[in-house]
Amino acid sequence: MKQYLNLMEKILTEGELRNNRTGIDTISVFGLQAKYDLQQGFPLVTTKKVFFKGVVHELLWFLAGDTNIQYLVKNNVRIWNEWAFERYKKTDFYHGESQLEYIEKIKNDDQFAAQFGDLGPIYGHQWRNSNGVDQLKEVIAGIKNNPNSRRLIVDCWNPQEISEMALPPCHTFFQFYVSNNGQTLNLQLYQRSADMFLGVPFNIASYSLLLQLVAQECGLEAGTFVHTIGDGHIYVNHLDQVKLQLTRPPYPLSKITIKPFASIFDVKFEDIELVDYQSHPLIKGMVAV
Ligand SMILES: Nc1nc(=O)c2c([nH]1)NC[C@@H]1CN(c3ccc(C(=O)N[C@@H](CCC(=O)O)C(=O)O)cc3)CN21
Ligand SMILES: O=c1ccn([C@H]2C[C@H](O)[C@@H](COP(=O)(O)O)O2)c(=O)[nH]1
Repeated sequence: MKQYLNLMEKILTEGELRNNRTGIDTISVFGLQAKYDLQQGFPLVTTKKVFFKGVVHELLWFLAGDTNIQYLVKNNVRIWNEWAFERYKKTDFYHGESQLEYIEKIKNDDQFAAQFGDLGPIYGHQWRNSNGVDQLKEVIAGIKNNPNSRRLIVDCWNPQEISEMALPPCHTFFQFYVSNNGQTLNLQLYQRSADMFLGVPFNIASYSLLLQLVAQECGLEAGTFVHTIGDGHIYVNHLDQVKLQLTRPPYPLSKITIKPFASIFDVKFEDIELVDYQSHPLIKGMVAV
């Protein structure tokens, strides 16, 4: 996982201090790339403990086309809570409840969740129903039937719907590429904005898992995940955490096993197993909203 640490090192040395809409400044570099060869192991960051259960639940939630936080909340994944709550606060129904009270209601009251738990047409919606197009299903059919295609793309940047989304997509656009005489599947992501300390370990794991899932469905081996980043940044309130991480030697990589399945849309949480994950302890950090 040197690649990930190298990007953070580069931002610390070359980055420019900038302000942004969150009110917490960042140190930022424009244009970064890292490549992770999945044959070398699963690139789950080892220099801090990553909440892998959250990665899996979030990915299954995207794959299901779901955009309502109720599924995540019921599975104790809190990473989208702030954005759903911010949205709820803007409605006429908000009467000063705390975020905790709001989340309890999402968990226990299906009708309330249906009405106020949605994040708008974010990832799950764009992947599975972009104005009626199931982009993911089509791209998988493309990999199987036309592996040399240069159009194996899923695009979440839907300009007409961005104003309805709780947050415009950060991992915005991805492309598959079949190499090695039709044997190996590769994936490249374009991420327009990347919170290197909190978001990126999730994003690397999520897209590497997606690559492994799609490869397995297509009978291919998972090759390289290419992570291309626009604005790669470290929030100034994460600087101590990042410096601590950079002092820690990475451990050998983990592996993922996935029970046999016919379609990635049938895969369940229990089917995915993380094997031999060894990591340094968790490092906490506040998320900028
Ligand atoms: N500023 C910012 N950074 C992000 O990474 C981010 C956003 N905003 N907005 C949308 C989503 C939500 N994401 C998040 C939000 C929170 C955590 C987070 O707090 N992670 C902690 C604890 C996870 C837990 O155990 O619940 C971590 O240590 O990784 C991670 C990703 C990624 N995205
Ligand atoms: O998957 C994700 C989602 C979000 N982020 C980060 C990147 C930025 O720090 C914020 C989004 O703010 P914008 O002003 O919309 O760029 O969230 C991430 O790293 N990964």
